[in-house]
Amino acid sequence: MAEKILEVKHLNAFYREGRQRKQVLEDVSFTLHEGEAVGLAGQSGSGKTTLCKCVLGLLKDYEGEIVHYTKRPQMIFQDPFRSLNPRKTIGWILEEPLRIQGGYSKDERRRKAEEMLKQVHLLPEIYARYPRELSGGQRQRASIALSLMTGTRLILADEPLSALDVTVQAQIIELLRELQEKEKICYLFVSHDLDVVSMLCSRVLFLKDGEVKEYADI
Ligand SMILES: Nc1ncnc2c1ncn2[C@@H]1O[C@H](COP(=O)(O)OP(=O)(O)OP(=O)(O)O)[C@@H](O)[C@H]1O
Repeated sequence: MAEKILEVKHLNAFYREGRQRKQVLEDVSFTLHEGEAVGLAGQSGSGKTTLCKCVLGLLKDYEGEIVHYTKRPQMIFQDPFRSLNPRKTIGWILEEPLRIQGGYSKDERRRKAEEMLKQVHLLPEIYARYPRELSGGQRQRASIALSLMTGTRLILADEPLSALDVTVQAQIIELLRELQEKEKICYLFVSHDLDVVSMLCSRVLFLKDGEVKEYADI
């Protein structure tokens, strides 16, 4: 039996609206195992982002249980600029989680950053470049490298391909699959595009009005 990575049990999530507490997720349960990718689908407003926020620990007002079996999950976004500080080089950005974590020498941080660049198939010279000096696809690769720096095996992805053209999309999917196979990385993958979901994910969780409508193999 594959190792568990994430367990979400009977999750109810709430936002505050004025004096009211508005429920936006109701009794959501699922389990993610090592190397598994689950698509998160559903209409706009169905609760996909809210579910991600709960899993990331950004939304605290919830009931139920979220159990992590790996390091804190990381998120990649549609717009990689959101996670890449425009004033810093890619090398500096990649090393930042290790600086925060502490316990790494300068050389160790650099080595780890270079290793991650290699893992996402970016050339070593990207280390010294600024985010604006990268193409859209290269930026998404850099943000994937950043999400892997802490050693987590769970990545949450919110429409990570929708800003890229079709050829680059295919290359990024290929990279995500490679990381899934080689490094046993798991994904919770939010996308409106079921074709994209089916290329990466073995199952899809359909949300409707905050409830799981279907959790099915694809
Ligand atoms: N900060 C907030 N405060 C109050 N209500 C919110 C907040 N964020 C989201 N909501 C509401 O929660 C519900 C779920 O929103 P959520 O963003 O999770 O949906 P989604 O499925 O991710 O939508 P989309 O596909 O458009 O990104 C919606 O009714 C939304 O209006």
